[in-house]
Amino acid sequence: MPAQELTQEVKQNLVNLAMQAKDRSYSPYSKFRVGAALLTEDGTLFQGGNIENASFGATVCAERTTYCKAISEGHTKFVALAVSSDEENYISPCGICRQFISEFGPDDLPVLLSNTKGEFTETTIEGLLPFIFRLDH
Ligand SMILES: O=c1ccn([C@H]2C[C@H](O)[C@@H](CO)O2)c(=O)[nH]1
Ligand SMILES: [Zn+2]
Repeated sequence: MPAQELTQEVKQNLVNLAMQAKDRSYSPYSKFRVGAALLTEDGTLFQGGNIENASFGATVCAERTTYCKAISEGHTKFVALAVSSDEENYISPCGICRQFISEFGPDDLPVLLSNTKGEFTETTIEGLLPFIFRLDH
């Protein structure tokens, strides 16, 4: 699915999937559930939640869970990412996730930041992480 086919309907569906992915968050420590959904170029959709650990630093964010699922299943071309939490306001990926996501590109990957109502604001990975540091740079 080329990026230009990223209609409002496709975006809203991705946001809804990110909201749904919170249900599988494992976050007994922070009780801060995060869900992400990722659309790949061939139209495959991946979902993931944050996975916490008693050793807090071992925690994996929802975004990286989702990317690891996709990449380990052979998908490396991405069209859009949505992120959702239980916060009233939009949340956006942490610094580690911004770096992790930017590895795969594209620089203008749409990142949809949603609130609990399913409303979202849109940015890009380059907007979240200017001057991306990557292998091909
Ligand atoms: O964009 C974000 C921000 C935070 N978290 C997770 C990490 C931790 O489990 C919890 C609180 O920071 O939320 C994510 O999954 N994604
Ligand atoms: Zn993160």
